Amino acid sequence: MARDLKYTRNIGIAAHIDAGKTTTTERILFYTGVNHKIGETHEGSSTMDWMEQEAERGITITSAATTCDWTFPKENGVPTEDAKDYHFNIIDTPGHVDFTVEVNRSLRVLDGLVFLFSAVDGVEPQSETNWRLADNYKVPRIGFVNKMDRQGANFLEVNNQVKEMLGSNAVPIVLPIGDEADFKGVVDLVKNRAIIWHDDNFGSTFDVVEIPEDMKEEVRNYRALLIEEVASYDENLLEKFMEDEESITEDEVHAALRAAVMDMAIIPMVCGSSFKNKGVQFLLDAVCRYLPSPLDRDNIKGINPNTEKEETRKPDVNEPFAALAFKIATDPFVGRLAFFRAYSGRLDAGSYILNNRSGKKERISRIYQMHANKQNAIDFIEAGDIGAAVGFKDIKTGDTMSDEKHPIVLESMNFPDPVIGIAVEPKTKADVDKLGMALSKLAEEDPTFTVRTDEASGQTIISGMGELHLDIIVDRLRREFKVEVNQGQPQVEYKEAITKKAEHREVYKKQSGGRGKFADIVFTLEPAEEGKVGLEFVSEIKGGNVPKEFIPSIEKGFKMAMQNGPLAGYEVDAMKVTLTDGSYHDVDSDQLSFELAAKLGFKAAAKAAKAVIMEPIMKLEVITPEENMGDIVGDLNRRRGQVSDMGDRAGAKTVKATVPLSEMFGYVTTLRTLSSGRATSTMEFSHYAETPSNISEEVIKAAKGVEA
Ligand SMILES: Nc1nc2c(ncn2[C@@H]2O[C@H](COP(=O)(O)OP(=O)(O)OP(=O)(O)O)[C@@H](O)[C@H]2O)c(=O)[nH]1
Repeated sequence: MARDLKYTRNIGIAAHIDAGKTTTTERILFYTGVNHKIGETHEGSSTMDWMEQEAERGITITSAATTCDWTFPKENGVPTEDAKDYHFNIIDTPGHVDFTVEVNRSLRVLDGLVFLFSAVDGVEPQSETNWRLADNYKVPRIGFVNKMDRQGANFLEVNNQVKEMLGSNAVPIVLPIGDEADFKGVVDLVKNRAIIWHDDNFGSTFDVVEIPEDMKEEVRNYRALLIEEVASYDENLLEKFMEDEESITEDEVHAALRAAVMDMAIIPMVCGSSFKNKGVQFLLDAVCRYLPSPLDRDNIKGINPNTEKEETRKPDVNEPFAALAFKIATDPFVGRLAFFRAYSGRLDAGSYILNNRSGKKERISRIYQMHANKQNAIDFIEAGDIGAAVGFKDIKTGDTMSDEKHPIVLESMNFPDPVIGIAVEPKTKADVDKLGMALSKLAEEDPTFTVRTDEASGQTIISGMGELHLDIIVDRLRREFKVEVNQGQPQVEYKEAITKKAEHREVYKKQSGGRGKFADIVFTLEPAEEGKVGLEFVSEIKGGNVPKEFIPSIEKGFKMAMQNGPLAGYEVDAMKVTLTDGSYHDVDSDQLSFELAAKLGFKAAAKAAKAVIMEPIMKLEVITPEENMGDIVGDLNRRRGQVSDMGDRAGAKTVKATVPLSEMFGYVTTLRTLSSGRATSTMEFSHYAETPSNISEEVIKAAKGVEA
């Protein structure tokens, strides 16, 4: 029987590094009965952090999708008569900036988000980044303020930070009972009662008690605030609120709050301590209550590749099957897995899907639902659910899998380009092939990781989002693929760009006995329109001056030329070419001649079109004691940094700046020295910008193998 989608929740858990995502997920798996014991994270027994490196480094690298069930609602811990089993798919997303892309792709397929904050550290840089990503994807969320047991924990302060720093309407729906080490439970502001978790048995049981006397006034105020916020969202409730506040029922508050959450008008804030087993069950109830089911989200849109018209799919098993692959991973037991979100229809194990990118049919031999590092084979999967497919030949992140008779291409995901590269070579010659194979497998899994061969040096360059990202790749080469490599110094991945419009005529002619070569093209080369990527190619050829069959070759020539910029061989991301005129020779002209004319023409025209070198600019945030602030800002100025904001955070100072990546190697060490180890920093990619001329000269010289 089809599962009632009303009771499905596809949720992610996002946060800054170390806020406690892994611990919280572990507790969720414990309370929902997937795990029977609690394994302390980072001591090797954690269920979610199953990759060896993750356990060792104590960070979560890959997002594993996990399935569990939660019975809701319960009264005093006992399911009520109308209780239902809610089906949860949880994606554990990493907090480190180098892996923002993981968060990105999870957000694309999820319906709701639990956003974790540390009660001590509040809104941290990566919480900001992830919050904005969630805003972009319009993902409704609940805030969970974790680590309430720690010294300095302050729920209401974090609530204020979410309001002020993240510009969101955070509204507490609980208040904590007891401070720091004495944190015992919460007051439920909707039900107007207190919950105290027991210390034994991992907090599985609890008491529902009267609101403590000394909190009554505070509870009254915050409950009034909650009701007011909810009423101001819902007009009907507002009327009731004006007439008689007390007449508003619990169900009415829940219903209006649910609607407000879905609309992102309110972020309900709850708190707890995952580590001390408090507050997690309440969080699960809140997920059922307020976060959307697949039915609450808009129908998914896509393009029918045959008609090129837009089509939509409803989250309904009776619609044709459509799913988006959002992650490719290698599982030590079942092999290569493609995680996908089914948006419509149903897929049976052993049946075929159409991959609309390759245009090929793929047999999905098995379908799994993942329980952290264990897999459960299932016979079929239906609309609204998340699963992992096995047995495919060619599925990549972002591919749409659809019913072969009803093809559709769902909007794919955009990923940032890698900004940092290192040269790698196998330690032994025998490993050359193995390395090539391993790298292409890794690149398939991770769209922000690329592999290329440097034309000038013949070296293999691997590129990614940061030094940690590449470190992990090298580590995986060694562990999973048993290839040892020597690696070079990290280098910045520059780009090249065209800044002016230029016109050019390129005549390519070769006469060498027999049949010669001839192609003649006239074109304008100019910067692409804002926001466009790739080559925009327009042909204005009239009267067959250049025969039709040669036009695609010209386009291909320009496209290929973009991969090797005119100045230093770095890629050109975007440009526009308009082919205005040309001529051909009956005998000597062929496709290759025109392709070459385009390539050569591009190199020649790029000078007049003022090609420049572009460098990645990073967004940096430093948290520092006040006394080191002057030194840190001075150092950033020397690194061509531009300070955009200085502020306060939890008794320390913050400095936000943009700085070219090329100036940031070894920064962590400098920062440590400048602040005697007290300042911390986070950095992530922001955008590409033109380099100053002295720097581009160095980059060009270095690319040509001349000592800069
Ligand atoms: N005191 C206290 N410590 C906690 C709590 N929750 C998590 N921790 C600790 O905080 C540290 C980080 O927790 P994790 O669950 O690994 O955090 P994470 O957000 O998954 O971290 P990444 O995967 O690295 O992004 C661990 O040492 C946990 O034991 C809590 O509620 N109270």
